Amino acid sequence: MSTELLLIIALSAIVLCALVAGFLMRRGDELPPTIESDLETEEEILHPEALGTGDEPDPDVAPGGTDTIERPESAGGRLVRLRARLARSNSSLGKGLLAILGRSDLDQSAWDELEETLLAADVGVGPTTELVDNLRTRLRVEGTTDTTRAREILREELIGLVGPDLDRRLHVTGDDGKPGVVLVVGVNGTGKTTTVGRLARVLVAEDRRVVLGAADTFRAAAADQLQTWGERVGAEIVRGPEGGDPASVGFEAVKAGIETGADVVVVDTAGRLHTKSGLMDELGKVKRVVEKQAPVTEVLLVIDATTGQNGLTQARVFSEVVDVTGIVLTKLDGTAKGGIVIAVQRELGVPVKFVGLGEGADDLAPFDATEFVDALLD
Ligand SMILES: Nc1nc2c(ncn2[C@@H]2O[C@H](COP(=O)(O)OP(=O)(O)OP(=O)(O)O)[C@@H](O)[C@H]2O)c(=O)[nH]1
Repeated sequence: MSTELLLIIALSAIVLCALVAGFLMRRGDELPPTIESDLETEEEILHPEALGTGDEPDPDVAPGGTDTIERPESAGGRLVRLRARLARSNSSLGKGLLAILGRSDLDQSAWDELEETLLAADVGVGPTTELVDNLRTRLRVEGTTDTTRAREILREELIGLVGPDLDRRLHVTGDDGKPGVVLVVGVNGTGKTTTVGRLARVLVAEDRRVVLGAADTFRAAAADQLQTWGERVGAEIVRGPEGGDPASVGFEAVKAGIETGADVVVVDTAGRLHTKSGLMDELGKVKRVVEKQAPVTEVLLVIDATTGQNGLTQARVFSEVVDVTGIVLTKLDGTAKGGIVIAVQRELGVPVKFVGLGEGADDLAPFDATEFVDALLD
């Protein structure tokens, strides 16, 4: 190959390279400027979506406010935590029963004493007779004088009376994608509003979205009280004017629950009525009107455990008015008469689903027959 030809090829290659370089430089000018990444760690680079847009609400900040939303204690551990408290207030019952059964001679007077102890603890006449008869028969048949065995039999019989197989689940699942609706009824002062607030905490702890309806319109403070409970756990609250129609507040609360895609709507109702017919009319109306939006899945009756026979009378009246599906027994920490659990279930044929064991925000525990009896006999 001649030198001229080699020179021509070399010059052509240089010109070509210059052209390509120039073209690329112009393309570079047209490219958008490099986006500078804020992502620094490997985790951020691999999963940038985990960082969000920065516009999401802070989960720890209450909607529309700066208050911190609390993360309530999970329902599971509550009764265990509260067991000691229950045992403290009811230890005299358990100790009394065990002391009698521990005697070497279980004569008639011992059985009478056992019966009196049970009656004094509000167990009720029917269940007391049943328990004493069963204990007598089993101890005689087994011919045992062993106190450990007597304790075991007492434990089994008590658990049987409390009902380990009753369905104590809270029915909060609505149909057709609608929220579950829980009506909370009971005489004022029993701890109704407190129960609604604490129930919201239990539900939120289970990752449910909750709307609260303040249908106790008799007292503005009751709605304020409920609002505070709601704000603490991030539950929306629907309230009406003081003295307004409770049924309309219930209706609006369930409507809001449907519109916002809530899982559960809990409605606090008023119990401050002096006549049975007035109560009947109002509660019946609340339920009817609420059900225009969605079926009521649970009606919880709140009873103050310290009121004994009075509480049972209230239970009877309320169950005539609305179809009670579960009982909440409050202030069980303040009475040695834990037997009311058995009596009220017998009276209404409805299970105790929750117990209140103090004034604290997480002092409402799901009720469990075995835990309860073990706490009594601790
Ligand atoms: N010791 C104890 N106190 C409780 C319990 N539950 C509620 N209380 C207290 O009982 C009082 C009455 O509770 P509320 O929730 O206001 O009662 P209510 O039935 O809604 O009555 P109104 O607020 O008048 O509508 C409050 O001081 C509560 O703290 C409980 O389980 N144990």
